[in-house]
Amino acid sequence: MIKYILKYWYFAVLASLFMVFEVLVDLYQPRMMARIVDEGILGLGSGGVPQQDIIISTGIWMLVIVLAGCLCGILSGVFTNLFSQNYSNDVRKLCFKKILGFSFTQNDRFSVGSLITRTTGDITQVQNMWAQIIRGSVRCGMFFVAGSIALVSLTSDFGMVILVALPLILLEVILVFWKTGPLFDRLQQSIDVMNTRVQESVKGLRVVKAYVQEEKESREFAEANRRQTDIQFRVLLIIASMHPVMNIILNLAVAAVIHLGAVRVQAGEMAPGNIMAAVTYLSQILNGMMMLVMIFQSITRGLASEKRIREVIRETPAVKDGNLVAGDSSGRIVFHNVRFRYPEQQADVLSDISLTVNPGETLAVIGATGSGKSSLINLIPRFYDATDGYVEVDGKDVREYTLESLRSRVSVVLQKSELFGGTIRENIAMGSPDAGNEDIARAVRTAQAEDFILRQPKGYDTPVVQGGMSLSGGQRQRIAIARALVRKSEILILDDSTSALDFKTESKLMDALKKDYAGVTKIIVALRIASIRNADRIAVLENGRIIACDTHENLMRSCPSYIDIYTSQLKNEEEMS
Ligand SMILES: Nc1ncnc2c1ncn2[C@@H]1O[C@H](COP(=O)(O)OP(=O)(O)OP(=O)(O)O)[C@@H](O)[C@H]1O
Repeated sequence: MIKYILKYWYFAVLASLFMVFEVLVDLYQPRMMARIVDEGILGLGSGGVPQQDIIISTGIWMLVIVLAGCLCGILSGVFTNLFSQNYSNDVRKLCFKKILGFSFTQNDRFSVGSLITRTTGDITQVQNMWAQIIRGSVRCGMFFVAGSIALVSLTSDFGMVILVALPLILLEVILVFWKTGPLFDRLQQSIDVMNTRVQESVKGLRVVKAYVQEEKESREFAEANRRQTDIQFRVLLIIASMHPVMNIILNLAVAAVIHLGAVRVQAGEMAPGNIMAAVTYLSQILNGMMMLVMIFQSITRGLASEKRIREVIRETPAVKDGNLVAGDSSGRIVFHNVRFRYPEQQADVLSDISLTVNPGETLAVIGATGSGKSSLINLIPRFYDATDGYVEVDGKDVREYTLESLRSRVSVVLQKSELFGGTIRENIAMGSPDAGNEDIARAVRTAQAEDFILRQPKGYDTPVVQGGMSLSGGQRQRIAIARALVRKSEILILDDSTSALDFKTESKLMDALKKDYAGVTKIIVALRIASIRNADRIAVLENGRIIACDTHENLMRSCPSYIDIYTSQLKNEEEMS
């Protein structure tokens, strides 16, 4: 992140420089006010005769200087924003890129809500921190140093007032810093929880309504909201309690300055206007100190957020890229004695998997839910890596390939078809930007999607709204299958992705796949035997192990578990009909 700070250093320097000018103007004003009072109004130095011309000329000069100060302030603000906005834009892009590069394991570890807070709210906090550091620290430091010098230059007695007031203020600043620091960490975490709740409820709104869970969701949101508000309230309370104490110190200091100044004026050692100047300087110094509290508050909150952003940025990919670019591929897949366990889980979900899928073969994978079918196919495009053993594609360990070249050879249709904003055509061509209309139409025909796409109001150019909520589950699945087919990969994996299709459409799709994509190696995960009985071979998975792998006919002769599945499904179908 330092890299991005250094990248825009010149904006920070310009912002600080203009801030220096602005503060110099603020510091110069009391001198001019003192001159107006002493020479202009009281006529000191001209026998007590008020000097109108001094009042007017100094007043005009003051106006010019104040306007120049305003301009400097505006420019300082502009450059501060340029610095902090550019910095946060870069960090946000970096963060988002990192998240896109996360493996499934990393995605599982960070919650979606937390990743949203980190790429939005946390980055804004860091942006505010830098804006405060650039503007606030210059302003605060200069008010303190230059203000103290100016004050002491009036009379050294005023130095004593600073010496007493300052430690008291610093003590309070440290106290606030110490008390609020840990709260900010908790505050960001509570925002994570709230974002997760909103995200889950909004995404699952249909389920919430279908199960009349609005009450419960509202309650849970209210609870998350209350926790966040509580922490925020405590932070604000600590900061608010600081202000009266600061004001008391400030007022006592002003009273001391007036008293000491009056003694000097009575002794004829100081002009009365200087008391006014001293009070202004003192206010500036002490206001600078108050500003220090705000800066510390921003820094504390910003550092807590920065830590959370760094956790994302420093995350090294759990699935490391190889360096072999896959050349011509035959689509041969071999599992070599593979064992797999999800990170931080106690038990293996796959064991002793040894399996070869030949080029152009259609292998079906069947088994009870939770038997490990998705886990098995996830190892081929390296959504996860095998815990032991290895998976080979075209004679090479998948870990040797670059992820990009491996995944361009393996097209996966996941269990849940995710569609994105854009048109149907854009969704289908998502992974194949060079695909022409004919390529898309061919994939769509095989996926049995042509009829319903052409029936849409704008055909292929119909917008997909809200992740395809205006389409049926089966329509979404077929668009997702067409999206995979149009990539023309050598390996195609369908992970239970025809479950929403009626039997007739599914059969047509399987036949078209066999005919139109004969050379492609196909792995089809299914729950229904009827969907895959024509596959070249069927692997039967039971508790993470392949207990048999053969044709439907042979399995019906030799595999009791397969026969059980078949019989139970047949019975169900008979009961349904
Ligand atoms: N991301 C994950 N983290 C931890 N455990 C997981 C994860 N995904 C799946 N599992 C566990 O691994 C086991 C196998 O799950 P998997 O999804 O591979 O089964 P499946 O046969 O595809 O099931 P289904 O037919 O219901 O889709 C299950 O016990 C599941 O709880």
